[in-house]
Amino acid sequence: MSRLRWLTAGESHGPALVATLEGLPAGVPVTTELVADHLARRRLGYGRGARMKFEQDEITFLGGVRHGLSLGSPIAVMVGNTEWPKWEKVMSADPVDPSELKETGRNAPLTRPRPGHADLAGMQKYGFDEARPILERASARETAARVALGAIARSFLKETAGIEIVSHVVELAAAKAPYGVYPTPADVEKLDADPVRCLDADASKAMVAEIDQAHKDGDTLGGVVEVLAYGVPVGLGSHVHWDRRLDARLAAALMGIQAIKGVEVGDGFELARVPGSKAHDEIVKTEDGLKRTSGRSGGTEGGLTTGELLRVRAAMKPIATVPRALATVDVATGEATQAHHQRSDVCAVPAAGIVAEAMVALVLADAVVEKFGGDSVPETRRNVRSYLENLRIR
Ligand SMILES: Cc1cc2nc3c(=O)[nH]c(=O)nc-3n(C[C@H](O)[C@H](O)[C@H](O)COP(=O)(O)O)c2cc1C
Ligand SMILES: C=C(O[C@@H]1CC(C(=O)O)=C[C@@H](OP(=O)(O)O)[C@H]1O)C(=O)O
Repeated sequence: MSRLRWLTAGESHGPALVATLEGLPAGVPVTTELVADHLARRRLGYGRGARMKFEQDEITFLGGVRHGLSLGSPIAVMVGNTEWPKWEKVMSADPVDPSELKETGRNAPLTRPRPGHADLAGMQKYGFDEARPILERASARETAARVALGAIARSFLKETAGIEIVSHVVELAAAKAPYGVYPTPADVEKLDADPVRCLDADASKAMVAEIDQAHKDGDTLGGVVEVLAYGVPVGLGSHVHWDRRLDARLAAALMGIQAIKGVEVGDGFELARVPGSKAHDEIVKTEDGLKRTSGRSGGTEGGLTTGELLRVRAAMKPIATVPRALATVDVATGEATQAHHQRSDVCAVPAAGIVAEAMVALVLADAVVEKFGGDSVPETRRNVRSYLENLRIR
């Protein structure tokens, strides 16, 4: 079962996020630059709010890495919030004098919960009279910590099994990329240069136009991202129990991203609409071994990877903080009112794609450690090679 363990902590406007990763073999190339590159990719995307422009992600390794390589011990990485000085009093861990809090101008109780965010249900569950203590952790700021860990996981995957992960935006509100066009690792630079991380130029323009219109209308948007993993060996995950199934693990990991409301593996829901003769991937013998004539399954059957291209999609709902604010109730007065709004992203689908890459990387890294073991990169790599060379049916 699960061999890699990971956790994140930290609030959106706290001093920092921290993330730990335990169970990673030694010898994985890990540098501040590697993590910074992926965090920078997460900040990209047309439609993000003001905070993305002025905030930096400050990375500090606190353990588990030496001279650019993992040590096999738990990795701890900190991502500093450069917004912290403005929030030092409001988010202070220690008690603060109420007069000092007032001076910040940032401590007005948030008693008008936003529909679609965790505000109301969180306040009810945890017994708070206002939303600040809830929204601070519900915020997708936390995804910076996951992307930091994802950067490490993908380095491990590449070194040991040659697995590479790519994502792209396939739908943004009503704008859609042509179906069935799959970017490869060679397209990543081009994708990252596109304002919405969409490979198709016309679809990208239509997506940007959707965001411009929503911005004008004081509205927000969601969309669909697709993640592809190249070079995944056959046999990760298992058919033997529900929580060993790789498709289930991927779905849980993707659904665990803020605002993701639907996950599809391969052709997903579309498979329910066609007969079996058009739903499965037929098996043929080629010079390179047994292959499939199509990729509808998304590279898993029975909870196991098939060795074909792994393909999953995640649907993100529109941003909850709608500028043309939605109806709510002020929980302090009981009066009908509009939800609180200060600033917000109009659309964060391109960023969600980078987060989805990180989640897929963590799930695959866990599955690789589980299947192949090893305490160092050379050992895991040897185990992967030996397994593939000794497959009885190929
Ligand atoms: C990358 C990213 C950025 C987000 N930015 C915002 C934002 O600026 N404002 C907002 O209200 N929600 C934003 N969200 C969505 C909220 O975090 C999300 O609606 C909230 O956690 C509730 O989602 P849930 O219903 O899935 O739990 C963002 C989500 C992601 C993945
Ligand atoms: C800070 C990030 O995303 C934040 C996610 C988020 C939310 O409600 O999820 C709300 C916004 O924060 P604020 O309310 O402070 O403007 C986003 O900027 C980030 O991704 O690094």
